[in-house]
Amino acid sequence: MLLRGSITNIRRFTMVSSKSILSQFNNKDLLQTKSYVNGKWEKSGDNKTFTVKNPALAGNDGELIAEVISATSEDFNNAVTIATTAFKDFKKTTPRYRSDLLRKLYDLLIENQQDLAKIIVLENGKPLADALGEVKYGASFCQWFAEEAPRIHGDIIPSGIPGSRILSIKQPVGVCGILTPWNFPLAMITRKLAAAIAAGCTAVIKPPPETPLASLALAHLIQEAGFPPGVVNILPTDRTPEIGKLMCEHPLINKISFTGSTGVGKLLMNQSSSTLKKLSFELGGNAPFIVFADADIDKAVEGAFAAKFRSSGQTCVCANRFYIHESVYDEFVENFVAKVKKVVKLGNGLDPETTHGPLIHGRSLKKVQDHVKDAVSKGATVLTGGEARPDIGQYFHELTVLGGVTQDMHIANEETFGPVAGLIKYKNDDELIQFVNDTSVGLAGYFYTKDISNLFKFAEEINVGMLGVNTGLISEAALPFGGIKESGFGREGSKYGMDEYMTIKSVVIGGNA
Ligand SMILES: NC(=O)c1ccc[n+]([C@@H]2O[C@H](COP(=O)([O-])OP(=O)(O)OC[C@H]3O[C@@H](n4cnc5c(N)ncnc54)[C@H](O)[C@@H]3O)[C@@H](O)[C@H]2O)c1
Ligand SMILES: O=CCCC(=O)O
Repeated sequence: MLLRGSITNIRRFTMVSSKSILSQFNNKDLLQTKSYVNGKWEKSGDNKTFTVKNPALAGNDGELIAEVISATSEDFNNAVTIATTAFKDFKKTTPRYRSDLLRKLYDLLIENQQDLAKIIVLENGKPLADALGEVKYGASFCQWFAEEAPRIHGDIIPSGIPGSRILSIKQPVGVCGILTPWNFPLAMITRKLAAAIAAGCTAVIKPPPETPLASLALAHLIQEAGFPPGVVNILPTDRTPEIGKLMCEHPLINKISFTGSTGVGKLLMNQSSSTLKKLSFELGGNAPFIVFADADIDKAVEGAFAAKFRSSGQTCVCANRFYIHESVYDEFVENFVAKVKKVVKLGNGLDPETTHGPLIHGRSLKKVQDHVKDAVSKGATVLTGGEARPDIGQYFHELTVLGGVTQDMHIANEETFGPVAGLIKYKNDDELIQFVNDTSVGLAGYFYTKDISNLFKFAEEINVGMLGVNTGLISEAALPFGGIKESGFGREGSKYGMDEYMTIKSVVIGGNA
């Protein structure tokens, strides 16, 4: 049944998780269940809905969070037409105007951070502190691109033709199709959208079916911030493959930005070939984490914990395989396992004591279990964890450390996207580089060393888009975020992020002799 009034929505939203959550919301208008199109809330063309569930409560009473409309192909076609019309005026707005819109949105995100974080906890499962971190991270892209918008500069280029000058100007690419994943329900949208808006583009956004509520809360704040109708359109749907194809093939969409798996990225790239769209894809990784013989082991342990277990291992930059020099292997293992045993409390993200939440769905849990099983069958040892925790909830898995991992195990070759650290002992630099680069993807990597000569040698040798040296946390708005190889292309955030949403036009002016 389609829910119509916002009051009904709020009751529905909270009734099923816990009554106390309702009383904690300061801004109940954040709870929306319809599409945001042309500045208005719209139902689905065929009245269908889908349910959003709390992964921490999977299979229990109270797992249902909300019933959200499922936008149809016709709804998306309509939104694209609206975004195309809105683009005609929006592309002519001044960068300062767009900067002010983004600044206002930043302020509203920060003002509403507590409520937004609770929405993220409910639909994604991450602990409240992580969700608060995500809201600030997401808001920081609005702040960053508010600052970048007024600095879009072209060039005047000397020409080889006498009397000519070349002028290059940067222009917004047009209507952007934005497809985002569930692991950062808010920040993966703002990282793309804020750059698009700063450039003068309009957008049609398909949030993931697992976590549409944060995106609809964002839509409400976009409305509050005074964005012109039609500039940002956000449509929840569970018809993912159908809508993904529609967006990639749509002749009025000029750009697709996607974050998700490499497999889906390849499909979307194929689908986009018929219209040769501008693309930026941020896909899967298989991040190595290296501990050199001279590393500060205490700091490496802290960094490894952060790089591996943030969001229970469900970020694209999470460390996936650990290479530890044989001379420090035992010391690192002892300290790392002790740290995991000491700090972890699995549970519902709204419980202040919870340090780690569930996996997002059964498929993710199964992949984690398969990787553990495969590694153990090939000789790895479970040093801590190793088991699913159905006693806590259907999708919970212990933070797990495996010792004696080797290159032939699945965990060394494919992204687990879950809370398992596989530790590999290496002997020398040549072997290390061969292991580290023996993968089809290249998103992030990490290493710990005190030797400055290691820094340049390995920063240049390791085939990834982003490296953390003596740190396990790299993400921020200033970082050019993106990968190489099958981890995708394009950079988000940073001074380069807006280039993904602009084209360069060259104007040759003759008669200047
Ligand atoms: N890079 C990232 O931040 C990121 C985020 C989520 C998942 N992943 C990867 O995905 C794997 C599993 O997660 P998943 O099962 O949700 O991944 P997935 O690739 O199936 O989905 C990722 C996102 O793509 C969307 N999607 C899926 N099929 C699509 C299609 N045909 N057209 C358009 N969009 C489509 C999904 O709604 C989701 O939001 C993980 O192991 C990880 O490798 C990566
Ligand atoms: O998972 C993808 C994004 C992770 C991050 O921005 O740190």
